[in-house]
Amino acid sequence: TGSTRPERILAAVQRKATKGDARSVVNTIDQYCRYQEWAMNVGDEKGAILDSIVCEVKPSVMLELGTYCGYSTVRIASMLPPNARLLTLEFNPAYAAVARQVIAWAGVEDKVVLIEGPSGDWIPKMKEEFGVTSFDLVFLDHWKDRYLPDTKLMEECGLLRTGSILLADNVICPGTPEYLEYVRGSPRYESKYFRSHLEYTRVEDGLEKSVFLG
Ligand SMILES: O=C(CSCCNC(=O)c1cc(-c2ccc(F)cc2)cc(O)c1O)c1ccc(O)c(O)c1
Ligand SMILES: [Mg+2]
Repeated sequence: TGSTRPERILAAVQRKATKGDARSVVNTIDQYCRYQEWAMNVGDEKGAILDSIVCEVKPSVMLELGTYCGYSTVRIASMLPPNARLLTLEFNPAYAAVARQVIAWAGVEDKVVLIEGPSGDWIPKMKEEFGVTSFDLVFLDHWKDRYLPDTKLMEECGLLRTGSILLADNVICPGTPEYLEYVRGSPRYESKYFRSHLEYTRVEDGLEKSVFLG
């Protein structure tokens, strides 16, 4: 049996990126996915928007839904201060196995807690299992039809506080219509669309930033 795409991305990182240098890992993955084979990382263009929002929010406790190969995990963790924590949730064990190694190669493992399993199961356990009070920033990048149910679940579990920010990838492509309708229509959120492109392509996509008003 041949290798999988995530395994080939990991091989490129271990071959070309400087160990312990998060930016080198990010650049290597972008290079590989732009010129060798496309993969569903948030990418360099939307990644720059993600960076600016992480920089603005300076989260102490952050949640990422959808780790995949760990590209955005490394991108975010490299911008967090030492005592900040990034919890990242991945359903697919094969993706998680690759992500652990990418995160380690980048040298950001001390800031990252990678959790394996379904978001619907883990979100209600965040407080008791990981001592989370609430999330300062949540990056939604997992199954697109889970954005809305998981947002409602985070509200119900008291994981969002006044000022918590949701940042959602792929709101145009593949698209998250029910989620967009909810955050744009709800008086409990202040939403803003950041127009961009689907990673490594000219197809329109964007990020939706929604502030929870409590
Ligand atoms: O894929 C999953 C679900 S998690 C990944 C969610 N992310 C996406 O689906 C995602 C998709 C696209 C995208 C894909 C094809 C296009 F033509 C255009 C866009 C872009 C993104 O930025 C994304 O984040 C999963 C598969 C099998 C399992 O066995 C499992 O466990 C999980
Ligand atoms: Mg995405």
